[in-house]
Amino acid sequence: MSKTPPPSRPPVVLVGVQFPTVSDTEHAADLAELKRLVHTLGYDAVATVSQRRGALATGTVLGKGKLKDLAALTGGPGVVSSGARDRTSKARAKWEATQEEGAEEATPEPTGEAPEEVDAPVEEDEDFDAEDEEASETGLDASGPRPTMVVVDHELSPSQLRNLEKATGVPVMDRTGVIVDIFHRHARSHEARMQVEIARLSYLAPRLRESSGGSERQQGRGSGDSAVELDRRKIRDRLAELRAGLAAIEKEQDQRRYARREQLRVALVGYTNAGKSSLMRALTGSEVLVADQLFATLDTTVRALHPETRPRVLVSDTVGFIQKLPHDLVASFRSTLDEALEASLLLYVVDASDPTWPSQLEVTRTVLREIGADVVPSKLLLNKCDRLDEAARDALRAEYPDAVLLSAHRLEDVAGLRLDILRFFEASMVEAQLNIPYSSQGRIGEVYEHTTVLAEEYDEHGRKLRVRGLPAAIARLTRAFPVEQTEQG
Ligand SMILES: Nc1nc2c(ncn2[C@@H]2O[C@H](COP(=O)(O)OP(=O)(O)OP(=O)(O)O)[C@@H](O)[C@H]2O)c(=O)[nH]1
Ligand SMILES: [Mg+2]
Repeated sequence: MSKTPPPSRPPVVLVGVQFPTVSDTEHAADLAELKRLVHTLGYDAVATVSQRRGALATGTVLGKGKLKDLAALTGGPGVVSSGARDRTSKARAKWEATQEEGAEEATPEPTGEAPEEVDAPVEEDEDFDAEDEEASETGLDASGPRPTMVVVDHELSPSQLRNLEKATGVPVMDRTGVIVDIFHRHARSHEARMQVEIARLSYLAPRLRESSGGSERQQGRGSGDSAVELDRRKIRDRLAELRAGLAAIEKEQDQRRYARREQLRVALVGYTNAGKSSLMRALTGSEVLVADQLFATLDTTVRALHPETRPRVLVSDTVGFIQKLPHDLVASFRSTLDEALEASLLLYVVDASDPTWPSQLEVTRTVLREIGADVVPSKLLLNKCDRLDEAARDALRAEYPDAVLLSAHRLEDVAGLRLDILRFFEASMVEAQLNIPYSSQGRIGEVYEHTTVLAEEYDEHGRKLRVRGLPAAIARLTRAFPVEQTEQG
């Protein structure tokens, strides 16, 4: 969205299609999440139009009748008049096809070919369940404010977007557009901004042409660089530039990560709003942003466990996940997730007070599995348990005996988690004896940083230290200093 929403939240109507494989509860949860997403963006969802269908209607997402219902709310014609139907060109079709394959090198230049008429049929309603009418009634409030935008809970093709805009007479956003806009708004660091711009440009490029009237909306908030107004060639150049810039930043980060490789590292991962940043704050005393909104955190922050331990334990806060996360966004945030990949311990944080947490956990696990982080040892943290009653807590304890039930807001819970983390590392540590000659005393800080010093003696040659640390650190230190003996801790 290009404009800052005024203080009174503009009213929007949500549209969701319930596929046969999706239960009523899941569908309701999906729409509730979409409502939170649009709220995070500054809008107020005042109505919902929902339809049961086998698939999205190719032309207009919804069937004829539902489309009329929707248009009645927004004040649009309710049909895509044939003269106004989506037009497309071979170049566009090719562009869209290459985008889907992710083969951007093959992106054709706009050829200027005469546009061809593509049929955008308005399908008859094909509800698979007679309850549908009932379902769609809920959420319709004729007396409320007239929605000024439609937000669809699915990723739409550019032509579906345009057809819906014509039928409803108002701008239409899809789920991906909403998430890309939130990311755009919340990105802070140079790196996150670049990642988001890549995702945004990839999302917008195929939607740029023929977006009459929608162009302002599609520029996104605060896009002062006006990159999206440029033609696709310029967008492609910009994307290449961004990717190169990002690669340079990532190289720097790789080096920084390399320097941290011997340290004890824990990463907080999980669904958006689960409480990762709250736990990060509590564990490290850092001032990371905690907010009751989706995707508050887009940058990975690394801080030492506080009070500090010897050796230090580093904790990373990471970007949250969401179901149906746009593919480009996952790809562009992959580097942030490398942090998770390199941790020795992954803390999967869930909001246990949200009944849909098991499916949220599954979303997180799926993405991490894709990047190969499923081999990293992990612990499940059932957070926000202060919002549960004792019976619910008992039930969780019984069902997930290995999980940690906690509240990021309770000091004793956080202290317990800290001990769990330390115990985990303790178990994997080994002991060694280091002999540090007086000539190398300047390097003693290195030893203290990476190990726990158990005993210390002096003789005429130097210091003899009995230390305990992670195998990698011990191996390096024993190479650096003469060793008398090592043994498993
Ligand atoms: N009651 C309760 N609220 C919590 C707890 N942990 C976090 N919250 C609240 O949940 C909201 C989200 O917390 P964050 O720590 O920002 O969540 P996050 O996982 O970092 O979210 P993203 O950065 O958006 O992915 C905030 O309003 C927190 O105050 C908890 O244990 N109990
Ligand atoms: Mg956060």
